[in-house]
Amino acid sequence: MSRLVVVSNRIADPRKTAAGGLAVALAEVLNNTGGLWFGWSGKIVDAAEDDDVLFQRAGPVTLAMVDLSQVDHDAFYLGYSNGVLWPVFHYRLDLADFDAGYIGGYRRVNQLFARKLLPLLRPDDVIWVHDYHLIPLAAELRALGCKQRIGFFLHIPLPPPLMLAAIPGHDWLIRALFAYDLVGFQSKADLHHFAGYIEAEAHAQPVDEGRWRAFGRTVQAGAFPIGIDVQEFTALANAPEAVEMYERMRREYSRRRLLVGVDRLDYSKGLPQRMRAFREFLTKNPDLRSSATLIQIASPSRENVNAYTEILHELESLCGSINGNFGELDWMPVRYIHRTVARARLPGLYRASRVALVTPLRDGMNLVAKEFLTAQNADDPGVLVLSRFAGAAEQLGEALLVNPYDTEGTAAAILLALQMPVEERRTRHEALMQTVRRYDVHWWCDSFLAALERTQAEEKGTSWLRL
Ligand SMILES: O=P(O)(O)OC[C@H]1O[C@H](O[C@H]2O[C@H](CO)[C@@H](O)[C@H](O)[C@H]2O)[C@H](O)[C@@H](O)[C@@H]1O
Ligand SMILES: O=c1ccn([C@@H]2O[C@H](COP(=O)(O)OP(=O)(O)O)[C@@H](O)[C@H]2O)c(=O)[nH]1
Repeated sequence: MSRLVVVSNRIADPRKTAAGGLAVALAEVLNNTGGLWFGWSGKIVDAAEDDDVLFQRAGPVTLAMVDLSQVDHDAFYLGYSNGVLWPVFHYRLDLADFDAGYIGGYRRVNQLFARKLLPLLRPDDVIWVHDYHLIPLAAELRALGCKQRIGFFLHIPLPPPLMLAAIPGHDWLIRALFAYDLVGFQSKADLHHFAGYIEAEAHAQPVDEGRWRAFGRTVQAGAFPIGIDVQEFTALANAPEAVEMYERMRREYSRRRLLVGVDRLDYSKGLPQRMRAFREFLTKNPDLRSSATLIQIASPSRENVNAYTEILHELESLCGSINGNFGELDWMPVRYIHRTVARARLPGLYRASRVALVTPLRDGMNLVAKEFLTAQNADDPGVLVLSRFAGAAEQLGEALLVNPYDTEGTAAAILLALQMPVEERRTRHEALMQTVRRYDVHWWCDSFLAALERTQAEEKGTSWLRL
């Protein structure tokens, strides 16, 4: 059997829990399949001379990690990945920092990854590269003679073609995707944008279902919505830590209904818009005020990128003003927690909550939505209020779908969710759980790898795609 080699910027010990959907999902996949997980160690070193690969055994998985120099980290991770690609791919051209010259660092780190990974590869390995940090990795590997099958999965949205075309060098970036055998997206909408872009900008010719030819190469593309490990999460929900958390929350909030939000503190997650909608709900429903509390966990993320500092201040100020204006001596409407909460404690919090607010302005998928549903008591489940702009909305149509930019509409959905009768909550929850169970993380991994296996082998060792 082929060995699975997973490559991503962020890696984590799969035996421990991590914040951030990519690391959570890949840890679950690799715990099952075993294999090699190659990525950034998370360490920044003074200079690039110390670029040995560090190995660590983690159960069935071998972690292979490289350090990054400060200069490379700043240009590759903070700069090009999170200062250019992240905002544009989340439809935020206004936040992109195009002119800062980060591209050199992005290419350098992709070349470094290719150089360090190549000697570790076996001839029948299957390589699975993840996310926007590593779009040119296959082209760099091919340039060094790598002939193995390589798949790519984009965890974040792909914007409409004309938005993508605003990136200087967008043609270079998308051309690099043609060095992969299979390119996977979270949703049909993302796949549609990819097809639109390559047909309009690269004059790609459709070959057959999900296959296009351009740059003298054929690429297969598809939608593979990521899921969670339902069994693992159910076990986590029944473990002592989660049960204790559930009981503590129920005791603490016995007279109130809880609403919960769990997000990285990212402008894509729509946190200020969510707070405004909650404020609108409090304004419009004075009789319900002291019976609802919103617990918002906002785990720190990418704090050295300017746009993230700004969102932090905006959110703190909104939470402060809501509590100041509406709070009572014995009730605060918002509990804002700017820390990462251990994943093992989240199921208890989810289960104790009547409503989850998952209202990103854009999101590749959003695993919190699926975790919330899985943690519910099926006899008395909570209600998911979900942004129609999360990848998850394509699958989870029985949630209360909202437009997060529409403050009044979202406030009305909060009211509906808090007052929804138990029969309707059960019906919706059952339908939603069927999807969550069916399209779990194992389905995601198996269907992607099976599609990669089916791709037709082409000659890949040539210099046809030297970037
Ligand atoms: O690694 P970080 O910079 O700390 O960021 C954490 C991860 O954020 C993004 O996650 C995405 O992947 C999830 C799983 O597919 C998906 O549900 C979510 O919608 C995405 O935002 C990012 O894509 C990852 O690379 C980061 O590791
Ligand atoms: O304080 C926190 C915040 C988030 N998470 C986990 O991080 C992941 C977030 O993934 P999601 O797809 O929702 O969003 P991302 O952060 O990847 O954009 C989920 O598994 C959460 O349970 C966590 O363990 N602790």
